[in-house]
Amino acid sequence: MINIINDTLQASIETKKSAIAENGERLVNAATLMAESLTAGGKILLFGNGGSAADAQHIAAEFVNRFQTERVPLASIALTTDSSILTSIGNDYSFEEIFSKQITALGQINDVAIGISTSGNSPNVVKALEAAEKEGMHTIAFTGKGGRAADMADIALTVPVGVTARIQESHILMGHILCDLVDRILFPENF
Ligand SMILES: O=C(CO)[C@@H](O)[C@H](O)[C@H](O)[C@H](O)COP(=O)(O)O
Ligand SMILES: [Zn+2]
Repeated sequence: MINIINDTLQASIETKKSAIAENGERLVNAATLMAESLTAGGKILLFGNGGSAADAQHIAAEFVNRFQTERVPLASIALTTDSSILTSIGNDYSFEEIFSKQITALGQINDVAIGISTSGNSPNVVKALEAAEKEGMHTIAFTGKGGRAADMADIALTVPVGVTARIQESHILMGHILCDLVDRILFPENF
């Protein structure tokens, strides 16, 4: 058991190192895009399934409440939390549309849509990125090796391994890095 724990730790460390090596410049570009959108009165909309739904909510909370320094609240919404919206769209239309309909309802030009999918191919995430593009929003995808979400997003933050849990661990690391970079761009006086 201890060996399994150590192997998991090692795999997580290695995956995070390669994710950061691969995505360094893209993280800077993503943070710059998000900061510019927020400065212009835009907002950041996040969505994903399962563990990625939790990541979407976690990152939105960092923006709306605070991250590591005191500052004004920043506009961000996770599209994974309203059970009435999710169940009515899922029940009346399809599970595939649970995020895209919310994007169409809430998204405005220059907002940033962030889709999180380890496979990169979850239909509801892909459809929401398509809807965001249609609305003139900027799009960012957090994915594993790639997939349709990565192909279509303005910026793809990829984690090229085959284990979902390892991908998710790198996603939340990159999410926290984005929160930090956005704060540093918008509130340099705090650092
Ligand atoms: O957290 C995990 C696995 O670690 C699961 O809940 C996982 O997020 C779910 O199976 C998702 O439905 C997978 O979707 P996706 O990442 O491929 O878009
Ligand atoms: Zn998980």
